[in-house]
Amino acid sequence: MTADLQINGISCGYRNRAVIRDITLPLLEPGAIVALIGPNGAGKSTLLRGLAGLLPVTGSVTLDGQELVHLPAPRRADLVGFMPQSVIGRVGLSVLECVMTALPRHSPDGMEADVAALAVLARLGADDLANRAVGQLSGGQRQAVGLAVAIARDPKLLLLDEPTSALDLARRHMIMQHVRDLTHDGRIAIVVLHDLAYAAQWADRIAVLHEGRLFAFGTPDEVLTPDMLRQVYRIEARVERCSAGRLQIMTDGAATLTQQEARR
Ligand SMILES: Nc1ncnc2c1ncn2[C@@H]1O[C@H](COP(=O)(O)OP(=O)(O)OP(=O)(O)O)[C@@H](O)[C@H]1O
Repeated sequence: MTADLQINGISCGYRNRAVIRDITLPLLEPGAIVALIGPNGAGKSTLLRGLAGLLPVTGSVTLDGQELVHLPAPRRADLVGFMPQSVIGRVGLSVLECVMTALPRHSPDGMEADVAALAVLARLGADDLANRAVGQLSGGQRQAVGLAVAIARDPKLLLLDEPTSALDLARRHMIMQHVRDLTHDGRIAIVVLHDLAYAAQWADRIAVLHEGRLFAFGTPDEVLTPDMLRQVYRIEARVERCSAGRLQIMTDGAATLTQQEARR
């Protein structure tokens, strides 16, 4: 499976509120992990919702030459897997049933939905949760289920909104390793991450959103600079390489947020 993705002039928002303004990214190659970063309120979730088809958008999103913007929802669901920031448990559903809701009743290879859903959970090491009620899971367990729902249809494009925010170190690593494995055979993942060192560790490219616009796009080395941190995050910080060669952000300077920014 391979996919390339072209995002061209995307704008979206809510009722009377434009949030994302005219975002264009360079062509994303098959297998890319793109970290979407930016301060609170920058528009990261809104952009993912727009790409997932949950908000009306203007502009063009082409996956493997196929325009997604006006694609009917069921067809889009075959191509795009979305994991929202809060994976709200559907009261009364078991984990298995929750994953089954993302699947067609019979998959093209003839597998029944419950067998297919169990296989997806097993792939994430979460099959032991299959019979638990979603509403009774911990935050981290819900995130694993959210990822299972997103990947259930084997989509070419994964849109993951803070998939590791409720996870401990080991589970965080495991989930990102799964994302890496999923992209190895050509899928593309766009992943909202707040931990910039983590974004540097896992992402091939980083897109920085600032006030609904694309502030920067490039490799972690190109994008994670003291100047970007000052302008976008309003903090004085150093960017250093640890002995293992990874980028580290040292935020020993004072933040210069206005009161309005701090409230976001
Ligand atoms: N459902 C909504 N209706 C109206 N405005 C919204 C809605 N959701 C978000 N917004 C607004 O859109 C702007 C961008 O929010 P968004 O959640 O996309 O930012 P974000 O970068 O994902 O933030 P965070 O890092 O805090 O999750 C904010 O000003 C927010 O108040």
